[in-house]
Amino acid sequence: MSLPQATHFDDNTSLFESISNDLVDKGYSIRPYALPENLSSLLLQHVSEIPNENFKRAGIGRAKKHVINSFVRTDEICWITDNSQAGSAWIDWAESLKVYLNRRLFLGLFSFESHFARYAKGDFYKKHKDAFKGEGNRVLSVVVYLNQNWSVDDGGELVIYNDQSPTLSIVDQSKTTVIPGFGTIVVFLSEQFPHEVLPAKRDRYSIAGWFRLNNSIANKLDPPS
Ligand SMILES: O=C(O)CCC(=O)C(=O)O
Ligand SMILES: [Fe+2]
Repeated sequence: MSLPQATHFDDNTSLFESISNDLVDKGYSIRPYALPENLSSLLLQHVSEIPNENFKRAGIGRAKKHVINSFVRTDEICWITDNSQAGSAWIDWAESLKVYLNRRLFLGLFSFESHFARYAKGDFYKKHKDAFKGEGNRVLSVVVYLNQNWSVDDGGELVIYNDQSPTLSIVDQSKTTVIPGFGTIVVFLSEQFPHEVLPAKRDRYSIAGWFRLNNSIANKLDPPS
C-alpha cells in the first residue's frame, strides 16, 4: 500500500540524533515544536474528530491492577491504533525513533503503546513514575503535545523531577517545566523521572507513549492487550 503524501515526513535524523544525545547526557530530552508539522497537524485533526464517548477515564496500574483514582489523575484517554491515517503515521514515526535509539544506544526497545489524553480544564496527573524497577518493562516514555497557541498563562505544564541532580547548586536543577505547546516532544527514561501534569485553564491534548522491552516468557504474553 502506498502511503498518502501527508504521511511523508522530513528526514528525522537530526531530531533523533539530538534526542539520543540528550538521553545520554541527562536521561531526558525536551524538544520544543520538533514533531514534523504535517504529522502534528494530522494528529490534531484526528484527535478533534474522535467522538467523546471514545475517551475513557484514565486509570493507574496495568491489567487486573488497573483502578480509576481521581486523587491521582483525572484525564481521559483513547488508545492509538493504526486504523486511521494519523494513528498509523504516528506509530511509524515512533517506530523509526525506536529503530534509531536501538542502533545508537542499544536500548533493546521492542514494543510501543500510546494513547491520546485529554485534560479538560482543571484536570491533572499527580507526581508519578511510568515504570517501577523490577516491575513493568516500560523503558522509555515519549510525550507530544497538540495544543496550538498555548500560552504560559494556560498552565498545564509537565513538571519533570530530577531527584538525582546535585542539590548544592544556585540554579534549581531538581525540576524542569515543559509548556505543552504544539509539536513539543518529551522523551525520558521511564523508571528514572517522576513527573506530574499541572491543572490547565483550557482543554489540553497530549499523546503519551511507552517503549517496552520484550518480556514475553513461555506462553505468558506481555503486554496484555
Ligand atoms: O501529558 C503529559 O504531559 C504527561 C502524561 C503522563 O505523564 C502520562 O500519561 O503518564
Ligand atoms: Fe507519566
